[in-house]
Amino acid sequence: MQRKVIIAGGGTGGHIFPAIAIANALKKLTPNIDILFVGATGKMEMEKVPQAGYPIEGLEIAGFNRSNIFKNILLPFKIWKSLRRAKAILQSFQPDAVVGVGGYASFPMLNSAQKNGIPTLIQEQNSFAGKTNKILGKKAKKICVAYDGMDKFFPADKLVFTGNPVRSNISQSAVTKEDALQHFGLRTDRQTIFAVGGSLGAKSINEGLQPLLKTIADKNIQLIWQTGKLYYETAKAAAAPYESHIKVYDFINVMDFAYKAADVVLSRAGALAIAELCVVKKPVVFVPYPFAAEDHQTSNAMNLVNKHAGLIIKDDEVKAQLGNVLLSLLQNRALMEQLESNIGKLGNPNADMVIANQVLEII
Ligand SMILES: CC(=O)N[C@H]1[C@@H](OP(=O)(O)OP(=O)(O)OC[C@H]2O[C@@H](n3ccc(=O)[nH]c3=O)[C@H](O)[C@@H]2O)O[C@H](CO)[C@@H](O)[C@@H]1O
Repeated sequence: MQRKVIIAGGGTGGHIFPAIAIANALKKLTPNIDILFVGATGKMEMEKVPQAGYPIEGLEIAGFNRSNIFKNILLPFKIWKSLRRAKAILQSFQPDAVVGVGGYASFPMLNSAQKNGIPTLIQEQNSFAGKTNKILGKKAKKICVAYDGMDKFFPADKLVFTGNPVRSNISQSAVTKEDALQHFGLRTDRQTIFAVGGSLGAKSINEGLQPLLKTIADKNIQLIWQTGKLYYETAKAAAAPYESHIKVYDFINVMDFAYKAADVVLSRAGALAIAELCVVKKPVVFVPYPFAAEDHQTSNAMNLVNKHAGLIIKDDEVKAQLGNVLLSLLQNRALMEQLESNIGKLGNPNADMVIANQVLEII
């Protein structure tokens, strides 16, 4: 019997890539499964999901705009329209289950599925659950989580601790460090930093790195610098004099290569970034985004820092501290090894398969 599953949500990489990891694991378990993604028109999933080989439907939905409340005039209409569209998708695709990964499209899809008696599962990436997931959690069959204490947000009997799902091309990457460095046009006889500001790039990391470029190149260190779209042109121009040492990207499609190439990673502390770094076992300096809901990136990072599994620089201290912290870490082999060994104990490399099994169980 062919099974059909809808995976709904997106908005940023932290929702999209776990969704793709779950889809790949479902395919591994039941190769003839039919999977449809549902995202929000104009958002990153509309590009990344087809790149991963899955079909996606877009709902015209947006979140509440806090900075300009007049932009919310059409919101009730958009919600109504997307709920209607979600119902139509359910009727035509006839899924056996609907998985919500958070982000705009999750609510209309899971809400419609729950009203129509179709089993739903939520994958919550963060240690803090937003309003919509809390509402959806009441009627979901299962809620897969990655942090302790999630019974504050969800009914305890539905919780399954799985960890966050890391794409298997990262968790099972066979690429060598040499090949990875070569891919980026870098050399094997120099130390390499990989700087990544989450799926959208990070202003403070970018502005902290820019004045350090000359020092990095002078010290014969290499940098793979993921900037996000907004800072890309500025970074590209700033790095132009050092192009043999510094490679700039707005987005990296081969994260397994970037992780493998790195001796040290400089990263935001989004939940998926953390899950991946634990699996690839790298010494990391975290710069949590301080304005994420309930400052959850700082709690994510501190959870590791308290276990000596990572270093942290506060967002507003990046300019003052970044050079010092990065360069002294690269010179301190003992600390690099300690961080690497401690972060490696925290990974859940099979979370994708565990969650996929949970999805099949609710069908
Ligand atoms: C500002 C904000 O609110 N960010 C949230 C968002 O982060 P964000 O979308 O940045 O998500 P994460 O850092 O958790 O994950 C980023 C994902 O994008 C991938 N990637 C990233 C950069 C790149 O160039 N290429 C690439 O493939 C990573 O491999 C990873 O799979 O969702 C996370 C998970 O819900 C939350 O914990 C974060 O707090």
